[in-house]
Amino acid sequence: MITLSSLKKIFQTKDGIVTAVDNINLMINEGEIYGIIGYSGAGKSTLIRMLNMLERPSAGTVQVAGKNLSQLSKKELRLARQEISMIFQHFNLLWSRTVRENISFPLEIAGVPKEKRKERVEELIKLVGLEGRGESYPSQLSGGQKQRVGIARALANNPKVLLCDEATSALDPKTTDSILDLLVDINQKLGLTIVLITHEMHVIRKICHRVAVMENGNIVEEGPVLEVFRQPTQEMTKEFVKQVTEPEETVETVKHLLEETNTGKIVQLTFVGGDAEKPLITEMIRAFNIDINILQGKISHTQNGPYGALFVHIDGEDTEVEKAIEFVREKQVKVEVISNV
Ligand SMILES: Nc1ncnc2c1ncn2[C@@H]1O[C@H](COP(=O)(O)OP(=O)(O)OP(=O)(O)O)[C@@H](O)[C@H]1O
Repeated sequence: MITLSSLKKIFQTKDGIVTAVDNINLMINEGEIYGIIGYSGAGKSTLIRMLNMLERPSAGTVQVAGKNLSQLSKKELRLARQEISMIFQHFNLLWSRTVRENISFPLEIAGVPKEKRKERVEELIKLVGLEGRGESYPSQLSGGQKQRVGIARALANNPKVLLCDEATSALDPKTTDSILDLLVDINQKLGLTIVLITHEMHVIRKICHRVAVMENGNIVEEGPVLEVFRQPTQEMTKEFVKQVTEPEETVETVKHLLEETNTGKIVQLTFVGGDAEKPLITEMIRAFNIDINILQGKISHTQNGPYGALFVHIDGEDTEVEKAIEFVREKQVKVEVISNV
């Protein structure tokens, strides 16, 4: 659906040249929810804004639904943009218009007749769960409701692609989850391709099929979410993965235990897919002469399946502990012995 080839964006500033996006190649499939994660300044906003030519590339090409956007005339680009809509962190609603009028706005621009517009607006209000709020003004809505208006407006002209620019960053965790659920719902119902940028791994974990990690204008790591969770290769990716798998208290507990204990081993077990639901610990205790103390554990669900991380202290004779670790490795569960934090 989307192909980026050697995409580059350079800004000339009074302080010199800034390379915001540096030679990016990427393919995003139809119907996919694709997440781009990175810290502030990595180039995410610049990249997503080039997907609908809000920002013109300095070099390279952007192809969406078979069209090379850089080569389109102004009129063709206007039409192409109806197929690539966008939602924003601060919603960008028209404050003097009601919810209905906001959602109707892109339909008016596209020249849709009044009766058809009315029908479509009611359909969209239902789709995003805003029944009963059609005559309210944005200032009378909660953040989550405002983003629902943004989503309805973005979907008005039946786009093929929805771009989300930090769409949940201004929302509290519960509202974030409800908006993320809505995005999954419309992805499934409409087969819409969704590209989102975020600095929160929670967003990637919860709804994305694939993820790209951005740093200094480059994509440093890319793949299916579960794969990247299982085997992050870059230091920065490891930090992001920890955001969802390893609460802060784990570090403290492990640190404390490392200071106190000089027998056994502290290990992190990482389970992926169906493995996350197997009774591995029971099997270990039955098969070896060891004690296992569970320090912290969590199973997270991704769009590609479950992912679990378990921190345990395995205590006993060295040979028994080693045998137990080997037993786990043979089960294709990743084992990492932690000697410092
Ligand atoms: N219009 C502009 N003119 C000059 N430099 C810019 C412009 N827009 C972005 N940049 C620079 O490009 C780099 C990437 O910025 P960008 O906003 O794309 O990053 P980001 O990952 O989206 O970060 P954030 O989440 O903080 O917006 C930064 O160094 C920024 O200063």
